[in-house]
Amino acid sequence: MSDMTLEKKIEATEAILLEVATSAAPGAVQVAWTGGKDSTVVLFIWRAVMAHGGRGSVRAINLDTGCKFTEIIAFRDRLAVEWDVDLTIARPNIVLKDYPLAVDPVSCCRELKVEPLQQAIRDQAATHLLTGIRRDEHPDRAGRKEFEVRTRPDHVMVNPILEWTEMDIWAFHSRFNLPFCELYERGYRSLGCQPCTTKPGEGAEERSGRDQAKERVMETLTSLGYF
Ligand SMILES: Nc1ncnc2c1ncn2[C@@H]1O[C@H](COP(=O)(O)OS(=O)(=O)O)[C@@H](OP(=O)(O)O)[C@H]1O
Repeated sequence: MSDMTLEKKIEATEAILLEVATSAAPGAVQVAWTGGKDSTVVLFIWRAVMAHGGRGSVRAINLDTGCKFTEIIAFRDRLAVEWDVDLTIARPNIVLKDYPLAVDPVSCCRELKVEPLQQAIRDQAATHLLTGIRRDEHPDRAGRKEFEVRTRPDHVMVNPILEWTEMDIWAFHSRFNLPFCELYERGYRSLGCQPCTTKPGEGAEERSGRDQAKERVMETLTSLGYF
């Protein structure tokens, strides 16, 4: 699979999304969209599949922890309008002022992201959640599947760009002239919450700017219902 050309990867992604479009109620499919480079590609292709089938506008869930970069929030809001995204912004039911942000990555991600995500899936009656995760970005994502049946609540997590590399993502952005958040131009390569994200050093890995304590507990977070 890793020898596939970008064209073949695009075709494979379209085939996965077409399968979702033909098997799910259009309003029950949500893109887990951060405004980041990967989920924006998924949103773009999903939008094209929906438009082609005359299925209406796309829906997306954004987990706004309250500590995202202002630049990504502004980008999200601008693109949501431009692309006519029916956007649900899910927020944690927590007062951040006294919250021990990032001290324990499992409880922080669980309370700020996993629980609001589960609530949003319930509230929106989503049956399918499309994500922007890629196999090559983290060892714990290497074995992920395109279609994952999840519980708490019941839904299918669909991962349509698992085979894509960081290079594929940017090649696609450039080919289709996709807009992207200005933080990438400033040297960020993987965007999470602000307290857990820095710029990677020269020649370092894509996610080296992400909080490494969190990187070590990715499998636990996924088992709790996270991406
Ligand atoms: N806050 C929020 N809101 C909505 N969707 C989200 C969120 N965090 C993660 N995701 C989904 O998971 C994809 C991978 O994100 P990350 O690699 O940043 O995940 S992680 O935070 O490191 O676990 C991510 O795609 P990209 O952010 O484009 O890589 C989304 O599909």
